[in-house]
Amino acid sequence: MNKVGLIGWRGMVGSVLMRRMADEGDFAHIEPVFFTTSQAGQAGPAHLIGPDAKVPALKSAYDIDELAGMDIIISCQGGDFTGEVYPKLRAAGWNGYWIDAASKLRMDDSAVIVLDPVNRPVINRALNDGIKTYVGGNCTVSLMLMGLGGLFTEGLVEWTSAMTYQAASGGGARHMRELLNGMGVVRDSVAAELANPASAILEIDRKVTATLRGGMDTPEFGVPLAGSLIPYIDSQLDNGQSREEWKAQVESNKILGSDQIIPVDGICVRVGAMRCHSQALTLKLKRDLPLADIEALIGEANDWVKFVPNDRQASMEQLTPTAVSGSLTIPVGRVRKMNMGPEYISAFTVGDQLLWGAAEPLRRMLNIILGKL
Ligand SMILES: NC(=O)C1=CN([C@@H]2O[C@H](COP(=O)(O)OP(=O)(O)OC[C@H]3O[C@@H](n4cnc5c(N)ncnc54)[C@H](OP(=O)(O)O)[C@@H]3O)[C@@H](O)[C@H]2O)C=CC1
Ligand SMILES: N[C@@H](CC(=O)OP(=O)(O)O)C(=O)O
Repeated sequence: MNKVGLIGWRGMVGSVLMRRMADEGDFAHIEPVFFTTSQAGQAGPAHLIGPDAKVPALKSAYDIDELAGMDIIISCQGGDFTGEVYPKLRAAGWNGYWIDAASKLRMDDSAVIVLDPVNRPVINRALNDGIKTYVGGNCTVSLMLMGLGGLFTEGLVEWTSAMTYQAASGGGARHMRELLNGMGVVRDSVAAELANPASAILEIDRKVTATLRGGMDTPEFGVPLAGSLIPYIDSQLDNGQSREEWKAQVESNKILGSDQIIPVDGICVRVGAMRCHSQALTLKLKRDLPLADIEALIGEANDWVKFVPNDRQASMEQLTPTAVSGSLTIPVGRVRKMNMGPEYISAFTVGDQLLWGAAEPLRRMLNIILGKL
């Protein structure tokens, strides 16, 4: 059996990955070896695998010799870790498969971005060519392509603009806690007035605004997210884009293996959702297609995308973070022709950024390497 080194398994993304691997029975096909950056020597997490499972004690994720004994390594530990350890491991002559959640290696020529329901041919070619490094895409990019991939892979998209509504989880576990604490602080600041149905709403609003401007603890986001939004995600680039916005075009085209770059751009916004990213898209198609054909191309592209009719009730019930959280389903709706012309269509999509946005493409890549998918 292949020895598979698991790094970052107790973090947020890693925990989702472990759960999915257990649910799908993936541990039956591998010999798992758990690594850590902080707890070497402690007991391994056998409970993740099953009631009678046995695993060796945790090994140091900085021990190049131990890592080099693995056939496959999956890391959800983050970009700094990858930047430190991966080059040393390759320099030591290790030629195993490295599967990573972090963005660090994504745009390297020697790495492939994996999203197999969309780019299985790209992955197959890379495996045949002996490529050994496979990286999960940016969550927003992966979720957009899981939803609208049918139009992209048919070569129908001239360009697209994605305006995003990204969940707190994209920042990490502490950001999710800060959002929830913030919601509580805002609510508590007007608890007495809310208890009195006769209180004036504008006075409640004045107090809420005063709390948001002066009474919030925001070490993670820097400004309040609860009761507000943040129209900037990740670092600032010289061209006016945020790094998150920059990833949309470069990663989408790399995933698709485009011969000609498809322009993808928009504004990425953090909103007070927990773990689902939503996106409002404008797509310019290369030709005027009947709406029914567009709907079929979207809805039949993979086993997880679900076409939601452009109907008020269906949109409110099926096309929200509330409906999608914790599920692999990628609903796409609000599809219609726009006023700009018959080639312009709108779409709205939602996806769990810890599942298809992070853990699931890695789990599936492991199974592709093992010949199980
Ligand atoms: N958050 C996201 O949405 C996405 C993240 N990613 C990538 O995945 C990487 C990891 O992200 P994420 O899972 O959010 O990071 P976490 O902060 O949840 O976990 C990272 C590591 O922190 C260590 N750690 C220290 N204290 C704790 C604790 N109390 N509970 C759990 N872990 C602890 C663990 O390492 P150890 O056991 O070695 O101490 C763990 O592997 C990111 O850096 C990014 O590169 C990719 C896509 C999406
Ligand atoms: N930047 C993403 C999360 C993330 O980890 O992205 P990446 O894998 O590209 O670093 C967000 O905040 O929603």
